[in-house]
Amino acid sequence: MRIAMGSDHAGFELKERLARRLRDQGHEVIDVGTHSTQSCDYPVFGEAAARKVASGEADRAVLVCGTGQGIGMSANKVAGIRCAIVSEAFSARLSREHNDANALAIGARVVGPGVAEEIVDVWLATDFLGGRHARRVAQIDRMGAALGA
Ligand SMILES: O=C[C@H](O)[C@H](O)[C@H](O)COP(=O)(O)O
Repeated sequence: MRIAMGSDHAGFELKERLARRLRDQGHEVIDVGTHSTQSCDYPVFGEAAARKVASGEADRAVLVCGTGQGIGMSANKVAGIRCAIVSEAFSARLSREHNDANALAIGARVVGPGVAEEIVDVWLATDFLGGRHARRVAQIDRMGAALGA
């Protein structure tokens, strides 16, 4: 899979760890930064990674900031992006099965690296169930198109 990855300074170390692991698993990682622990602003990287998915250059995005909240909110402003902000594997699985999430945001100050890895593994391995969920996801996307977000 082609996976866009982005973080701010708070998520940098976890992003690097997750990126190494994803590459070891055979995924292509498109790293939009940040590239150090120097303080920076998460919207820049949330948007950049989300745009890779929206344009079709990446299949999914994995994002990390301190809580996952800010970078996830930023990604969700990009049309066509459904970013799940997740701290455990159950929500990661359901965000795929029911919501067809195409971006995932994790908080490096919220979960440890082991839990983060579990979240990413489950999220990447789970398929969308379609059916009644497809109708609801289409409603989200129509809202996004109408409202420009
Ligand atoms: O949602 C925002 C993220 O958690 C940021 O990583 C956090 O706000 C950065 O905080 P600070 O600038 O105090 O490191």
